[in-house]
Amino acid sequence: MTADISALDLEEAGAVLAAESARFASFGWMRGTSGNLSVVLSRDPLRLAVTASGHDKGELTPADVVLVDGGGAAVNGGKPSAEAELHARVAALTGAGAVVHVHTVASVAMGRREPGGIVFSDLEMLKGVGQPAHGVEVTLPVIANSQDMKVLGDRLEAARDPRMPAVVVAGHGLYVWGADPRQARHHTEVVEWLLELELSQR
Ligand SMILES: CSCCC(=O)C(=O)COP(=O)(O)O
Ligand SMILES: [Zn+2]
Repeated sequence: MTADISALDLEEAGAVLAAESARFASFGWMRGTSGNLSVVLSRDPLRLAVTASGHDKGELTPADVVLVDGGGAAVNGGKPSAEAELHARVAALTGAGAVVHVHTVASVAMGRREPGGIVFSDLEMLKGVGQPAHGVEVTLPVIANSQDMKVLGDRLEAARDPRMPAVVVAGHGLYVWGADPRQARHHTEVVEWLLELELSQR
């Protein structure tokens, strides 16, 4: 929605995340109450606006957002996403300004088929994650799921490939990040397109 994320206050961030969330939900990527989104509001100290836990992500309002610290803990009350700590970890690790987590069928199906990582090459769509269309193999890492966000964060840190702003969490879904919510959305749509393509060919 805006590239100037640092200018957002919490309510504005909530409006951005509600709109982004409604879009992903309309694609069927946040069924039930699945998925969560965040945007970085400040770097030092690290503060993020994260979607509130347990809501239907297709029905969020600007108020359904919680301010969290670098450990994913609520700063002023509210119940942040159960995965807020991982959002904060991704933001700190990658420098991303926004993080998207969706539960897509393609990410879970491909994570099962390629538990060592999903390799893409010779696809124009790779330009959408900043890679050349030809001449490189780009791997989307797959990490094992955990209910412990510290463990998940350690796995993501160990497995992530700086050329791919995303990881698949096996049996769970997809994490994607970008400089701001708009770029994180574009990366999400590109990575999901790549996953759907691979799935359709197997
Ligand atoms: C059926 S959703 C299970 C929890 C989950 O994986 C998720 O993405 C949503 O959790 P939140 O706390 O952000 O609502
Ligand atoms: Zn999830």
